[in-house]
Amino acid sequence: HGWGYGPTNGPDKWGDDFPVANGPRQSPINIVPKEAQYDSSLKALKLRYDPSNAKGILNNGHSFQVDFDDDTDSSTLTGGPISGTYRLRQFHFHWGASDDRGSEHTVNGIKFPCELHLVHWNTKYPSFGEAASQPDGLAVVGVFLKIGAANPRIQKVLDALDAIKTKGKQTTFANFDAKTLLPPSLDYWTYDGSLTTPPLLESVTWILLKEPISVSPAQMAMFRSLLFTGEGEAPCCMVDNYRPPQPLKGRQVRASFK
Ligand SMILES: C[C@@H](NC(=O)c1ccc(Cl)c(S(N)(=O)=O)c1)c1ccccc1O
Ligand SMILES: [Zn+2]
Repeated sequence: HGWGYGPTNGPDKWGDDFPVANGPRQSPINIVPKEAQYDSSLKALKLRYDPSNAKGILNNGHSFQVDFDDDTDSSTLTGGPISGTYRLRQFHFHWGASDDRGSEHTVNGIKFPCELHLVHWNTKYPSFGEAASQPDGLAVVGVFLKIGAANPRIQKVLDALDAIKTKGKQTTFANFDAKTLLPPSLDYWTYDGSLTTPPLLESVTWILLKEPISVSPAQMAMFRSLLFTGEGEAPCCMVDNYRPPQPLKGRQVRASFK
């Protein structure tokens, strides 16, 4: 049986099939702001997203993702800690069974109820798949969600979840501006890491925004209405689909802000 987040196939077992799980630049990590080094050479993030690139929304059995047309440079990430142009491929979330957990990265050991990942790939490589195996192949913008007022910006995404309740289901998802999911401040922490899901490839430049966005308890309940399982299988709620923080192994976390 494949990897997952349960007691028999969860993060502690991933190293059996993916030995890089114990590698030198694994993600997520715990961010300790006082130990992050301010780097004045870090540029401002530049995110230019074209809403018309949004294509569909898919329950992949581990999370759900909104996929974008990445055949041209119309939705890109530039600036920040990266050089060159990275194209937006998809965004997805990780969340908990309750509001006290769910994020993958933590800040001073604090877990947020949810974490958004906007996945981009370096256009110096011919494809996402090729980029995913290169040390500078991917760049993920991570955004923490904290419990507060209902967030109208994510509601369109949540309203689509009824159509993709079970593993493998997908539906069209057009005309969505992913920029609306970002907080007002683009201050960030950055470090070199990996995919937080198998195959755990060490190809990600992580860019974690310091400012969270809000989500309401009712909206969190909508995330938890999804199923890990396919239609006709014994239903298993899609919750706690997060990998816990991994050893820093000497890596430096830099801050774009004082
Ligand atoms: C769960 C899903 N993972 C991704 O697609 C994924 C891809 C790139 C990144 Cl950088 C991340 S992450 N979490 O580090 O931002 C997650 C997945 C993995 C393998 C097979 C099927 C499948 O659906
Ligand atoms: Zn992720």
